[in-house]
Amino acid sequence: MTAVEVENLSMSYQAPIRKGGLRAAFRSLVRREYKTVQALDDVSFGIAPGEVAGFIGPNGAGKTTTMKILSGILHPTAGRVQVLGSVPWHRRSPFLKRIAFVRGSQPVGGSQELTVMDSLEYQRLLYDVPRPAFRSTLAELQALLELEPLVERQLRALSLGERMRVGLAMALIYRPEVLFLDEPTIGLDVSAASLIREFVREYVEQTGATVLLTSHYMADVASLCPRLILIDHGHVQYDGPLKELSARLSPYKLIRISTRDDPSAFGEVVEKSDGQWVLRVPRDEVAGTTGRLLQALEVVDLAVEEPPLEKVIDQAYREGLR
Ligand SMILES: Nc1ncnc2c1ncn2[C@@H]1O[C@H](COP(=O)(O)OP(=O)(O)OP(=O)(O)O)[C@@H](O)[C@H]1O
Repeated sequence: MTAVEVENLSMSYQAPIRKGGLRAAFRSLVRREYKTVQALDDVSFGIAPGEVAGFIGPNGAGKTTTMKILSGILHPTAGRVQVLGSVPWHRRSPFLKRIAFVRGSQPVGGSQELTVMDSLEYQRLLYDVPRPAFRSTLAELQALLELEPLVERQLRALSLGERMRVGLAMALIYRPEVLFLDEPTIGLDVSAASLIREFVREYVEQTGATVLLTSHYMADVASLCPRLILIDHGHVQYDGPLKELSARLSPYKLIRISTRDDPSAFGEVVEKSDGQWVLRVPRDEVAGTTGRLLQALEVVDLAVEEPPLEKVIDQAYREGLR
């Protein structure tokens, strides 16, 4: 059983174009010209119930387009999609009550004059949430998202971080089983982003929800997503464990050691400060080198690390996957 099933999905947009200048502007009023933009080209993947998958790729790769299709906002040009056994773009009400699509760039829609509590009440009516369930879910969300001080405030008076917390509460008040989270931490400071991450983790643990998450912040991906789907120019470039991507792209690991001796004979020194060293060592030599280091030097502390995820992903974007 898969919660999300995507087969040979393609999507092209007709984007209006016109040359610069006044004359071209007038001409475009009479006859518009369009260019086809292939946003997705033969994309396939599946997500199991309860799985949290990171969906990453450079700007314009096709992530938001995919999420819009999966949540029923867009109709694709070709392909087959099933989310919880339904075709999303049929937009059947029972289906829409089981999923949520939250965008960090616009977390709360609707009337900005309403208070947070009124907006949550509105969601309760819209999604037909029984009052007792509403009350208990609200209590949980209030605690996890620190909503207490916000409930009487108008939506338009919320800061970016507060809007995201409220946006998540509005999307989750009906306890959806599948979450599409598009850049949930965009623009947030370090502690606000970490609160959101912690919240997503708790929600998944408590409810067993399935999550597809896009983010340009590798901290989100590294801490939440054991699995990564990497998309570029509308094609899936990689789909598998986060760890394997590092192994595939970087033939090295890092040995971080604390010693008063000089370990530079054991590997390439990439960092050095105050008795702390970081050595770059070929993956298949890590065990041997570690053993020799411990024998030859007076080592206070030693840890073997994967290269930073930012570097691995940057390399994947720039050079592609071999
Ligand atoms: N409404 C639209 N009309 C025309 N082209 C569009 C439209 N929406 C998206 N595109 C194009 O489709 C491609 C994929 O866009 P999409 O927004 O899915 O990328 P993304 O991976 O979410 O990017 P980002 O990380 O910048 O948010 C881009 O080339 C984009 O310009």
